[in-house]
Amino acid sequence: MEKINKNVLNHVITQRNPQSYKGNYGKILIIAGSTHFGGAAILCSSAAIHSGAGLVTLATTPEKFTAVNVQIPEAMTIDYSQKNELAQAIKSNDVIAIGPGLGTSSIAKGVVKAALNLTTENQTLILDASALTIIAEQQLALETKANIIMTPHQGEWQRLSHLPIHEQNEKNNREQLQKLNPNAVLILKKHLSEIYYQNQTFQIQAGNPGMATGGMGDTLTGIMAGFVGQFGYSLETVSAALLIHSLIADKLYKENYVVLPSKIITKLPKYMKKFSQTK
Ligand SMILES: NC(=O)C1=CN([C@@H]2O[C@H](COP(=O)(O)OP(=O)(O)OC[C@H]3O[C@@H](n4cnc5c(N)ncnc54)[C@H](O)[C@@H]3O)[C@@H](O)[C@H]2O)[C@@H](O)CC1
Ligand SMILES: Nc1ncnc2c1ncn2[C@@H]1O[C@H](COP(=O)(O)OP(=O)(O)O)[C@@H](O)[C@H]1O
Ligand SMILES: [Mg+2]
Repeated sequence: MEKINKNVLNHVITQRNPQSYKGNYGKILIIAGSTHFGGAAILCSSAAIHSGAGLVTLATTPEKFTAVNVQIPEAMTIDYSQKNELAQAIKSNDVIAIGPGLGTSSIAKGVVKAALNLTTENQTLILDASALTIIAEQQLALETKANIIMTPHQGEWQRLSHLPIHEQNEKNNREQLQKLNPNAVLILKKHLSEIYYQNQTFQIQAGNPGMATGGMGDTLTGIMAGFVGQFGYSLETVSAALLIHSLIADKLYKENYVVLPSKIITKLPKYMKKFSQTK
């Protein structure tokens, strides 16, 4: 298993072209949140914006619009129960991240099916949290032509792969990923998270137990969406997003007993600036 080197951050995070505008940094659709999990949608969208995404639209339940607008005025909102509007948004964004706080209602199930059915080859679909639970429970095939990135924690990976946690080793994980979709990227979130892609496996050397708090994975999903939207879909981009999340967390953990996801989010622009300048 290859270790992910910090140099990937200098490589991926480039300085911005003076002539560029928001259209150059990715159109991101985040499909997230529900009555009891509004925070997950806010953290995910906020992470995408703080990691530099050009335009972020959050598809959620309208009961959360006010909270979202107050907390993150940079994000646009649409109602995910409006099928036509959602379909249009899925087709017109570069990166679609679905799942944080979505829940498993019948609306959520329909929304996950729409994302799988309507995405195409020039897009990236990031599947997290409730989207993975729905895919596992409904046995949905991952048949989209979009690039797929899955970000399960070990419990979600167990649902998807049917591997109990003690059997989640490199060989078994690789085999199960091949069955789900041989071209998908799997980010298995745990202590020292791992990336699986075809016959390659990578591991980060960062992260800490201060990160064991609700919303931490929702935040990673937003960073992943922001990075892919700006720097393009590649294993390097995925590695950089995974690593920066844990590196900032490690820095915070030096002086804090617990690391709040919202604290990581506010530190993103500063860290990205630093890595963009050191080549
Ligand atoms: N502020 C918010 O709105 C929050 C919303 N959340 C949302 O709540 C929904 C349910 O997600 P949860 O992950 O809480 O619950 P899940 O029920 O999906 O997963 C938790 C289950 O997985 C098991 N498990 C095994 N290994 C684990 C690991 N390494 N990490 C976590 N669980 C592990 C647990 O024992 C438990 O049985 C998701 O949509 C999620 O995005 C959570 O992210 C918490 C914060
Ligand atoms: N002990 C730990 N060591 C390293 N990383 C951890 C630890 N506990 C949690 N994390 C990280 O925190 C995140 C938790 O994700 P997840 O369980 O999806 O959170 P949530 O769904 O509540 O947002 C993952 O990136 C995971 O790797
Ligand atoms: Mg999660």
